[in-house]
Amino acid sequence: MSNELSLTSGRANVMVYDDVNKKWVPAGTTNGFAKVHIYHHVVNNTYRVVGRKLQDQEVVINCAILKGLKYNQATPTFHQWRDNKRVYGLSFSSVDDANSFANTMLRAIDNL
Ligand SMILES: CC(=O)N[C@@H](Cc1ccccc1Cl)C(=O)N1CCC[C@]12C=C[C@@H]1CC[C@@H](C(=O)N3CC[C@@H]4C=C[C@H]5CC[C@H](C(=O)O)N5C(=O)[C@H]43)N1C2=O
Repeated sequence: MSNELSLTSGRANVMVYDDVNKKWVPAGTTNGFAKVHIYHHVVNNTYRVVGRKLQDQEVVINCAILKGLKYNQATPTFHQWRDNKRVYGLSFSSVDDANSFANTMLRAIDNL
């Protein structure tokens, strides 16, 4: 990630929605908090969300932020969005982390 800048990072439990069973499941192998970044590849002007578990650095999310992404702040600490394959949910450890992440996410989307 040397050519990518971390614009923000927050602590969140990363989930994906299980459409079959209609419930949220942990994005990685186990539940638990991750450090979730928004990286900006300055040269390409692309952005992505990358999250690694605090405990063992497992990458639990690595998804592009595409033009027109609808970022839904369902609650002050639970934010979500879709891509063509799945629905992601971030359950933040604090409102401050959630706000900071959301502000950066919305700016990134605006900048695409
Ligand atoms: C039209 C659409 O896709 N709508 C999405 C939300 C959304 C809106 C706009 C842009 C993007 C998105 Cl992802 C939507 O409603 N989704 C996506 C899959 C699951 C869900 C569809 C139905 C359910 C109804 C309740 C809500 C939901 O899942 N919530 C609301 C916030 C709450 C917060 C935390 C998570 C953690 C565990 C808890 C639970 O599932 O028990 N939970 C929830 O219940 C979350 N739901 C959703 O978020």
